[in-house]
Amino acid sequence: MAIENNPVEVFDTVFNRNDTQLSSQLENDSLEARIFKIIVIGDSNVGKTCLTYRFCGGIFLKNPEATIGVDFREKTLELDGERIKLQIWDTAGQERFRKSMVEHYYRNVHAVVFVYDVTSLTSFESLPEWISECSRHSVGPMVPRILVGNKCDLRAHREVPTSHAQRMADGYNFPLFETSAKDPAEKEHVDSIFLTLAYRLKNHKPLRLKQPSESSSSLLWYQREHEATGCQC
Ligand SMILES: Nc1nc2c(ncn2[C@@H]2O[C@H](COP(=O)(O)OP(=O)(O)OP(=O)(O)O)[C@@H](O)[C@H]2O)c(=O)[nH]1
Ligand SMILES: [Mg+2]
Repeated sequence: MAIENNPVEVFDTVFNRNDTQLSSQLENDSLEARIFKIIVIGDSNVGKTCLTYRFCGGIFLKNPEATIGVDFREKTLELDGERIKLQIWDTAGQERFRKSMVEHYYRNVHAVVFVYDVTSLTSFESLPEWISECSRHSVGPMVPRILVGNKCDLRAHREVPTSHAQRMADGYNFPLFETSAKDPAEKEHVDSIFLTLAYRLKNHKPLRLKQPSESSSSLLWYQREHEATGCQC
């Protein structure tokens, strides 16, 4: 589901949606909501796709392929009686799959999630480079950033102690979360990571979602994936 493909074609092929289902979804989504763009960044293989899939689809995605360009996921939340739509950009960790997309990742972003793998010291040591790439792209200091250590279920293989990660997080003044996209017992914790961000973003300047135009294929893409992942939102 890479952006290099035509998103409409991809979803027609993969999920075989029909026009009636789609137009009813579009009607539902014509209700106004505040929408926020969250990008998920980090080395390849740390579990960005699995984490975002766990949050938006509620399940652990088995055998994910390396992300090419970006995959979009979406979840709508009701916070204090208000609709908040999180548009999550699951970015590619491999340089060759991301280089043409980097500018798009950071444009108008509302929050950034930096992911490392607790069983990979290398992925942890890459974080400063990801963090500085983000700053180089003019992401302002008021844009919330968080660190997420994934794959905590692999206890015997841990290479990054919590204390080291906490020290780095404190150095940047970012919140730190450790979790597992795979462990079903961690599902609520994964949700809470994104909920924490959503609550912080709630007070930010709103970007209103109105009835999407026919040509808004990327928005259509979000909506179709939203349906396909079975989000209850
Ligand atoms: N044990 C365990 N494996 C995980 C977890 N999350 C992801 N994985 C595995 O890690 C591998 C990479 O996961 P992805 O989600 O594709 O990683 P990614 O960061 O999206 O990688 P790129 O798309 O290449 O940037 C896959 O084999 C997943 O099954 C986790 O929490 N625990
Ligand atoms: Mg991926």
